[in-house]
Amino acid sequence: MQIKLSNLGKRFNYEWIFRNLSYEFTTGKAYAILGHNGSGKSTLLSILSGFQLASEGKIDYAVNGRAVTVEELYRYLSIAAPYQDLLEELTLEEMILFHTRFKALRNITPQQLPDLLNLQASRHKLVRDFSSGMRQRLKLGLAIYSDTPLLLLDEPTTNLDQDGVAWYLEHLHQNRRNRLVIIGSNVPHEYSFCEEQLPINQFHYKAQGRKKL
Ligand SMILES: Nc1ncnc2c1ncn2[C@@H]1O[C@H](COP(=O)(O)OP(=O)(O)OP(=O)(O)O)[C@@H](O)[C@H]1O
Repeated sequence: MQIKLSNLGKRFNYEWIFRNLSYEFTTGKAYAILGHNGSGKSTLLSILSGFQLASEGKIDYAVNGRAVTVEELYRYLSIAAPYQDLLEELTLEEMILFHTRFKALRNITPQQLPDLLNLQASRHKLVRDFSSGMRQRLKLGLAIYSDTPLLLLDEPTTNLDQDGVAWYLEHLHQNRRNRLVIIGSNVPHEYSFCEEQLPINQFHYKAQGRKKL
């Protein structure tokens, strides 16, 4: 999987969030998009996922050398993000089965996933009754264990305790081979293993004087 950004820019109303962003993401590596609160990490991840449009510039996606349109991207992508909804009325088992109707899992059956999430005791619990840490583990588990070449994680350890953080690092490590992993974060323990770092504030744009910050 390759993603090439050419002079990408995003603005909301009159405010440019970033501009002139040219960069290339390549499979097999993990990338950290870094920056302070409000710097544009989630906005960039959301644009990379095809959920939001850029205001200017271009993104080219390719899988095994074949160009992929943004409309086809969902087939190759899994994502875990704070703004992502879960299906509250389903039990854990039902939620996993629902998910696998759209995305196959990587070398495991849906029945094995609750054990891998350390949520075996909650198989029949409704998702709406999950704690915030359990919800985060479920989001991460569905993304990490989906059989997709592109994995986008926004603030992956939000709401996780120390064991949860260790769980995230272990399971991501086991499932990142031959994938492109992109993490939006400002917490070092979430991204310290990433080979590449992209500080989004390098692409901030100041209207007065029309200069990069
Ligand atoms: N839909 C929107 N309409 C207007 N402004 C928006 C919208 N979404 C985001 N913004 C603005 O874009 C900027 C970047 O927000 P974003 O959520 O991408 O930052 P972030 O780096 O992910 O922050 P955090 O670390 O707090 O999650 C902020 O100034 C935010 O207010």
